[in-house]
Amino acid sequence: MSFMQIKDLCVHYPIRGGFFNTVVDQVYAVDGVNMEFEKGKTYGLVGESGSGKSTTGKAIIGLEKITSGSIIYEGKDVTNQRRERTSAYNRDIQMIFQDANSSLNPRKRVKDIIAEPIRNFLKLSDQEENKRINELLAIVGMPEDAKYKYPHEFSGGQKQRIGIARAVACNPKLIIADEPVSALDLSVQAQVLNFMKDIQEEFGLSYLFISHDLGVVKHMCDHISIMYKGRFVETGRREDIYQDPQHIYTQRLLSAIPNIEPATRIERNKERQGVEARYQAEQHKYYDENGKVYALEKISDTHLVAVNINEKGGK
Ligand SMILES: Nc1ncnc2c1ncn2[C@@H]1O[C@H](COP(=O)(O)OP(=O)(O)OP(=O)(O)O)[C@@H](O)[C@H]1O
Repeated sequence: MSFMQIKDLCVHYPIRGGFFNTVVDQVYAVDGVNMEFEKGKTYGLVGESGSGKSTTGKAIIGLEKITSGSIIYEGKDVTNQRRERTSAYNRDIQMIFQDANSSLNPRKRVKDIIAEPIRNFLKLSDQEENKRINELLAIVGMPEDAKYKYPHEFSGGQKQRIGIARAVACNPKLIIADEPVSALDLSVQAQVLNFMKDIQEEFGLSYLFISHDLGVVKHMCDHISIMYKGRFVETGRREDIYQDPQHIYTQRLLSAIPNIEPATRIERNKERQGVEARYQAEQHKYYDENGKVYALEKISDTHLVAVNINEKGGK
């Protein structure tokens, strides 16, 4: 059962020109998109740059104006409530961004960044707020004293964790994750992805996972839509999309996943915490049977070692 439905969503931008600056054309950034979100599941949105993925995410959360269409949340039409600061919709639907640098206010301490939604929606006492901030830092695997620091004192992966702590502060139902790891180094990407999966399991979260990286999407998503020029050209379960893509554009995207020479075997390397696991020849990552991601390091022409980067906080 889905708790939220997106119906015929359109976001069109007028193009103005001529002497009188009149509307001469439209950019059909999102053009008739339908989606349903289920508890604890991840919906992947994939497509090339400019296909309309970010605009879709921003329209859902209220950062872009919707031209037409509706958003139904828990049975109610909330299309016009998206911008109301204190609405339940605003509390329950959160977003994390690709660039943690620009989404975290550099002049605020971490405790004030994380406390932002808490102050908007929960109205806790100072003591309760402090306790909640400590809890959230523990959830994202950061030490308590991080709360007194500023964003520039952290690495990219840590900043993304702070963004996630802010997003989960008020127990959201859905997190829109717009390319959440594409600005990070490979090993840090895997840490953040694993961590996102962990908190999904723990809190029954749903994600709208926006990415151009089919390797990552395959690992993260249950249901996938392929977007091209504002429209979904194909939608389906992950298995179907990857095993039997129907649309020529999906086939093209899948064939563009780089092929890395398969290793004959993956070495066990205790010192570097290497593990044997099923190798997936894509994106220099692989996934073990439990769906954890590892970074792959080539140590010779025929051997790869999988470095365990699953521990919260880093290697
Ligand atoms: N404010 C705007 N005014 C006019 N056109 C816009 C505006 N914002 C986005 N667009 C256009 O809408 C289309 C979809 O852009 P969008 O950023 O959603 O794509 P995307 O798939 O997320 O790409 P990327 O992966 O590069 O972020 C693009 O053609 C873009 O140029």
